[in-house]
Amino acid sequence: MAFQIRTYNQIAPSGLQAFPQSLYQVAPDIASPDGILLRSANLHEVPLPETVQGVARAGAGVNNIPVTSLSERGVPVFNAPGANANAVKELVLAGMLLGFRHLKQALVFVDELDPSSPDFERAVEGGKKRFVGHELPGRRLGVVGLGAIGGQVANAARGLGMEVIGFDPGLTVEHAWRLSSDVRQAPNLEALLAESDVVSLHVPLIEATRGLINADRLRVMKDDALLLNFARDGLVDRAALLEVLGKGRLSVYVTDFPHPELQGVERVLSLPHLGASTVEAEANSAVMVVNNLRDFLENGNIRHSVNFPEVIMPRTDGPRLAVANANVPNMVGQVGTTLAEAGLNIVDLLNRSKGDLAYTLIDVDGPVPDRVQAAIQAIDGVLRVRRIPDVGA
Ligand SMILES: NC(=O)c1ccc[n+]([C@@H]2O[C@H](COP(=O)([O-])OP(=O)(O)OC[C@H]3O[C@@H](n4cnc5c(N)ncnc54)[C@H](O)[C@@H]3O)[C@@H](O)[C@H]2O)c1
Ligand SMILES: O=C(O)[C@H](O)COP(=O)(O)O
Repeated sequence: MAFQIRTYNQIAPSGLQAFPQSLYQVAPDIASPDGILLRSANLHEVPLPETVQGVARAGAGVNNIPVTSLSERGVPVFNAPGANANAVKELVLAGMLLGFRHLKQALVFVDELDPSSPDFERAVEGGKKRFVGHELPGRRLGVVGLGAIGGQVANAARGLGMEVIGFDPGLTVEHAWRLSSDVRQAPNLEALLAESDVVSLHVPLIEATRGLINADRLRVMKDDALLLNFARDGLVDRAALLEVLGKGRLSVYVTDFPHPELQGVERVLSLPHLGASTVEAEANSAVMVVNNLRDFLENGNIRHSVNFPEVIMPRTDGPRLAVANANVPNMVGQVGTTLAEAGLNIVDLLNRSKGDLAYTLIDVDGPVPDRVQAAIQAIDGVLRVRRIPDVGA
């Protein structure tokens, strides 16, 4: 068996089937895996063996993965950008409607009606006046983070007649192209919060965004605003949120991240992290990361990694070396010299960097002996060297 993959969480069958059985052993109990495939399992406390070459997240968020320590080991972390965005967008729309049309309270009201009562119909018609809601057209939605999900939410809301403003200082050109030209840019987060009837969060949870919606920012929001959090629990300062809700402000907080402190709190609607839980999104995410993990393990190519640059080089016939190293001068030079001293000729080479990391694919004209791999590994700044088998080997 060439490659071993350890899985965490339930991965869509179509993703698992993309591993050819002749080349891969895939199971949750593999002790020394080459690759890890997971969804939301928390890897921060899990010791990851040195055998791990790549970690693949069948989804978007990677806050459950120790990306920094894996980077230091030269291990790429892959995710599936955009693969579950439609699923989350649909649930966000449902969240808005839950809030504006008081659907939870209305459903509970009907559930609690006495089916044997002769007044059943009268009770229905009499009770409904408690649930008079609002429509979406004309309401202003503020989208925080206009990436794969936020962009789709913004466009869908425009389609439903809402006014949309957005805030994303790191908006990519690709995502900007996909955004409706009607989406107005907020000058800063505070302005977006102050102006919006609905605020929807779509940013990753990183140190800079932890507690992004804090007491000061909750204070500038409209008293009857809806706050939707389908991104991550830690984005909202819970103590500040509870205080604001306790004072009767915010008409509803809809979250995909239940927490004991939010249970039973009035005007909090919690869903069990359902954003990406559709058959379609689970399949899209799993197939995307499995294909990319395979291309990495079998060819060294890196596509959609959160910590490594995109490095894709067509295979030549011979062996390939993949070198992960610190992004400092003269790394490629030293690797090239080591190969030349061993009498190996470089057939093709591609080097790219991202932040502190660089990655180089080198096709050579003959097998790389153990001692040459060890010599490259010993170069100061080299994090990991892999010998990729010949095509068809
Ligand atoms: N509920 C779910 O099941 C579910 C599903 C998928 C993703 N998510 C969460 O949603 C997040 C976003 O997913 P995505 O696919 O849209 O990711 P993405 O990377 O496509 O978009 C994130 C956007 O947030 C922007 N951003 C970062 N920091 C910001 C800040 N301080 N203010 C404003 N914008 C900021 C980035 O520039 C980027 O454009 C994920 O990281 C994940 O935590 C949740
Ligand atoms: O970041 C994501 O993609 C979502 O939170 C989905 O998580 P899940 O794969 O555990 O449903």
